[in-house]
Amino acid sequence: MTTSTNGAFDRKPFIAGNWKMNMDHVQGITLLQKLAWTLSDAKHDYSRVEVAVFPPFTDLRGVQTLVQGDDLDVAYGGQDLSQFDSGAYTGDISGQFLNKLGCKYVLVGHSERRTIHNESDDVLNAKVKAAFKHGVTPVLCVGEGLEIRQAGTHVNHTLEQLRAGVAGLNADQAAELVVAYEPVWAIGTGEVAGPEDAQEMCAAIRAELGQLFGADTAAKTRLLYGGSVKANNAAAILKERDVDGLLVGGASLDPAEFANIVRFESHLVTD
Ligand SMILES: O=C(CO)COP(=O)(O)O
Repeated sequence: MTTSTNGAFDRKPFIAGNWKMNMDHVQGITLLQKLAWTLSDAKHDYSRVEVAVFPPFTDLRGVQTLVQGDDLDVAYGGQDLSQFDSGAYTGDISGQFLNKLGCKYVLVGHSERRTIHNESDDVLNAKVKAAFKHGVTPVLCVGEGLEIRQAGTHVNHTLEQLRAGVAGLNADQAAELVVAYEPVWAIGTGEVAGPEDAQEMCAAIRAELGQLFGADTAAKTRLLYGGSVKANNAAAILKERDVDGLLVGGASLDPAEFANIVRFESHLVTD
């Protein structure tokens, strides 16, 4: 059964854990095993709420082996990809390699990539296209820093990032795309955006996608919120009409906490 947090659309709730540069490949396997056991003990129904993890590249082969060997219903993906297919790009990872490892998703334009690695909107647009080209669904991350939030221009700023990221996509791609709104001031700070802030931005993103690709397409695109999500604030954010899931950083490193976030969402569905 496909469910929705809001009942209005056919969007399957999506809870994703971004491990960032944490967990070597041995630790990563243990974390994923514990998560799978916890969700299995809780009788989590993966057909109601999709679960994905974004481990470091070096963990992906181990994650693939565990997911296949134990027949886990957990999706996984890379935290970045190259805009190029192959060649002399030392240190970069092709979308083709991610596809070959069974990655369903890839993060594109996480704020830590935008700020620490200076990734431009043009590069990120090329990465979004590279992901689609290689059969991996991009999770395009957008969001404003504190100064922009305080200046009150956060919606315009975030929509500019969105427009640049999705330029040149077709409607099918826009429907498959996942967009994560992650206000930079709320990442790893303990400052969580209020549910109404998450809703304000997700509604604006959906409206913009509607302008660009048509309302029917925009009604299919899943929009996530990320930034200091914990089990005790997840449910309130997920109640919002345009928020279809969560991109969780720190709390995804604790299997019990992350499982609770996944289960909070599934309680909401049956409210
Ligand atoms: O950046 C994030 C997820 O991609 C959010 O991180 P935190 O949940 O640790 O704030």
